[in-house]
Amino acid sequence: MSGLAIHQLNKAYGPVNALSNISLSVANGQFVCLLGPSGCGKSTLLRIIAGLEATTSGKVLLDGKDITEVPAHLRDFGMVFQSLALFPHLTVGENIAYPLRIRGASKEVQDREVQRLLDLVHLPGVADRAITQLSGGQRQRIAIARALALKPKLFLLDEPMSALDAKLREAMQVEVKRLQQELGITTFLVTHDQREAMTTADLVVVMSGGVIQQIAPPVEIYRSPANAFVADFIGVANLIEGDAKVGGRVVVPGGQVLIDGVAAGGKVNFSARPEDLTLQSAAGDSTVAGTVAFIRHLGSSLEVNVAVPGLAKDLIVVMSPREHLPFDLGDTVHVHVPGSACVVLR
Ligand SMILES: Nc1ncnc2c1ncn2[C@@H]1O[C@H](COP(=O)(O)OP(=O)(O)OP(=O)(O)O)[C@@H](O)[C@H]1O
Repeated sequence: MSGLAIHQLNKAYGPVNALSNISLSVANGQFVCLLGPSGCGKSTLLRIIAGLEATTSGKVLLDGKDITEVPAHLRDFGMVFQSLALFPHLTVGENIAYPLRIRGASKEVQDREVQRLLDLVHLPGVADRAITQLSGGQRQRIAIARALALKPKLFLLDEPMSALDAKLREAMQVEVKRLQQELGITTFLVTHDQREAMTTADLVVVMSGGVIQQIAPPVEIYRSPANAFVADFIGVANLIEGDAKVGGRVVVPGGQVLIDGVAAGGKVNFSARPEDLTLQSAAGDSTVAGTVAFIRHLGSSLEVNVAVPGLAKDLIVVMSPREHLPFDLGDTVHVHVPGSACVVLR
């Protein structure tokens, strides 16, 4: 198969299992985000792909060839880390040309490639500047240009945008995605920022505790989370537990929710996104009663917390800011939870 495949990979640091039984397969040209909370093992996985870290067991294959034991400098992958690791005593051009120079490229080839790469990252004409004369975002682009100088087969990024302010970070996310699409280069980006993953990825690998929780395109991760961890980690989720009765009736604190296909008997856990819920003044077929606990006007949306006795967390309902809200703090409301919006969790 062409692309990168990982088979049953494990990594232990002494007693710590940083990665457990990781398997995934990525076709060439895809943008993959390794996403998860701090300590979930995403950097360790990226470093193993890069060849900077040995595995405890398992295999890494590139285009069907076992590269598990191939050292990093022979893998020819382009890498950008949070620190960027630019050489402060070299000019921008010298930084970008560095990997070409140590491989013996002529001055002419180096100069031509520096121009091409600076054009690619939209920074023409800065080759002679000192690194210290660039802004954070510009340095980012230079680190990316340098990583792409050897036309690598894999482009590996470990939280390179996390030090930037929110606006610049969003601009760079779009930029990196654009560049990746233009070059068609297989890319792995480590991030703990779910927005970043949603913006850039073709495929999101959600990790927790050294284990892959779900691998899917962003929309699927959001709409069909595999379990409660994914539902809660990606976006805002209302997580509800109830008792399943006949006819798909799930009795929950404050009411009931009708979910097609739920078998009667036992507990059922499900999640529903805030934008799929609505508020009404009377109880209905699939509603939960509570009181308005908090109202937030967020500019582009209106968010209402509804406290439901028996539920550990408020239900959150998000609506358009243009909608009139006929309720006030403390009012009794009925939250309509459509069964079609509920994802039953394992
Ligand atoms: N060199 C090491 N020696 C011992 N333990 C390590 C080492 N590197 C990582 N770990 C441990 O392995 C686990 C995974 O670490 P890793 O850096 O991969 O997580 P991460 O998801 O990238 O976290 P962060 O977002 O905080 O960087 C953690 O428990 C960490 O403490």
